[in-house]
Amino acid sequence: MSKFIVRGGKRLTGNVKVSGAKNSVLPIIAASLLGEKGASIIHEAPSLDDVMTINKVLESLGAVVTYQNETIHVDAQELSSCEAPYEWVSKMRASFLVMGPLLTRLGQTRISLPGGCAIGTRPIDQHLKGFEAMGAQINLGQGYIEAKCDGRLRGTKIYLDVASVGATENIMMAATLAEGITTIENAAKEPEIVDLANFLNGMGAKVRGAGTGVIRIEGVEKLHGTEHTVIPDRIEAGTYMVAAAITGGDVYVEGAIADHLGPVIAKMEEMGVEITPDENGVRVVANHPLRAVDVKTLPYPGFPTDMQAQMMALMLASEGTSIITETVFENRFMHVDEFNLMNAGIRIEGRTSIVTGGAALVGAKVCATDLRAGAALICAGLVSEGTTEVGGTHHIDRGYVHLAEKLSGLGANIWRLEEEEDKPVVIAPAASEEVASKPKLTGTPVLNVQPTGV
Ligand SMILES: CC(=O)N[C@H]1[C@@H](OP(=O)(O)OP(=O)(O)OC[C@H]2O[C@@H](n3ccc(=O)[nH]c3=O)[C@H](O)[C@@H]2O)O[C@H](CO)[C@@H](O)[C@@H]1O
Ligand SMILES: C=C(OP(=O)(O)O)C(=O)O
Repeated sequence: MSKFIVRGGKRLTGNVKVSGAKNSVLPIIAASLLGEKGASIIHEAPSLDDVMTINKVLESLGAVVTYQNETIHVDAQELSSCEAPYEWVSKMRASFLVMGPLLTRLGQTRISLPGGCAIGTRPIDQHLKGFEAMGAQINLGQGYIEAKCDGRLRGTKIYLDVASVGATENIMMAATLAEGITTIENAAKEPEIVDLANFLNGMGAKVRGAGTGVIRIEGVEKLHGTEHTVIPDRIEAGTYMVAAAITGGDVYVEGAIADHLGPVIAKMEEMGVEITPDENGVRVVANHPLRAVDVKTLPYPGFPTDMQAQMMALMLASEGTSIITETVFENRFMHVDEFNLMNAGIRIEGRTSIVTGGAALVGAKVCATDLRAGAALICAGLVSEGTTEVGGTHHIDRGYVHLAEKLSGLGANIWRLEEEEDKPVVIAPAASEEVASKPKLTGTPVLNVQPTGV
């Protein structure tokens, strides 16, 4: 069991560099399965647990995958299996994105059902509706989905009942090798969809309209490997913007693309944060009391659900009452109970949370209920009195590269403890106390690990 330890009270300043986008690189790695000739090279692939998981999925299918210096090399010319096992899909829902590529390339696939997760039930009916409309026969049973088609999939018009990111991606990938033209209506418009379309087009696909509500894919006979650089992670960027603002800091978020962060920037500006974008990133300055705002999560270009928890942390540090309405996922307020352990006093009413700013936050032992919840609790810890311990680090590792290192590079008092299960660790004991055991430490600042009597 490992945890992040945060001591509040430091103003963040300096430069932080954003890594490649998790939500781009995962579908792009899945898409590399479509390359029947030559390998794909994917640059700016963040070293996240999710990336390692999807690489394992590809290896289990027979692809040869190497990862070095944030570059992934995928040779999928020879595939030996069409089955994505429970072992990997249960670890990460995005593994399900191999279904479209496998079905269209091999004519059959068997994938473990992804199931729900901490933020909701997360059905996959729209993915399956798309595949069926393209001529696939789908069978469900014993925790697996089997899909097959006679010959190639057939292009057709598919209207998505919800603008699902994953369904848009899965269907788009399946359509690249289908016979004829596929049109996806009410498609998701996220920047990650555009990044995937660019990757597919680099492989020889014919995808048009990505980033709009209607995507048109003309199927081709074969695709080949390509070289691609993943876009910067807008959610990681937004998280550092919140971390800067909550501490009244002055931080340059290098690599942040302001165009991808429209609603986050708009809401933070409404709160009184000064945001200055340039061609290489975004500068965030917050040196006066912040104002309350109301936020409703929506599909892109609306306010991202993946920034909801971090925004809630920022609202806690503002003056007045803010309201957050979560419309994308049915159960994405699990972090509220954890915030309340820090004296936040947030109330939930159905799909709305009422956040009264200005409460004096106090450090506590809390747990990341999902990866954004974890990041948000750390942001709150940055301005809490005393020490906050954030457990559930496996969630945070899914989506943040070197979080403690990046924040401590900005001056935050944060580090990570890797704790062996049978050896308890005493956090910040009184000066006279002995540390119960020596934990393995990673991250900086190591100096803070000394008993300080805080
Ligand atoms: C790896 C990745 O890119 N993950 C992102 C992706 O997840 P993901 O692709 O899973 O999210 P979706 O856009 O599919 O889900 C949005 C909503 O649609 C519903 N739905 C989805 C599919 C379906 O077949 N039927 C259905 O009803 C979901 O339950 C949810 O309520 O987009 C989410 C919404 O921006 C983000 O929070 C995730 O970080
Ligand atoms: C919910 C998220 O991711 P995933 O869809 O991979 O669970 C997220 O990135 O916040």
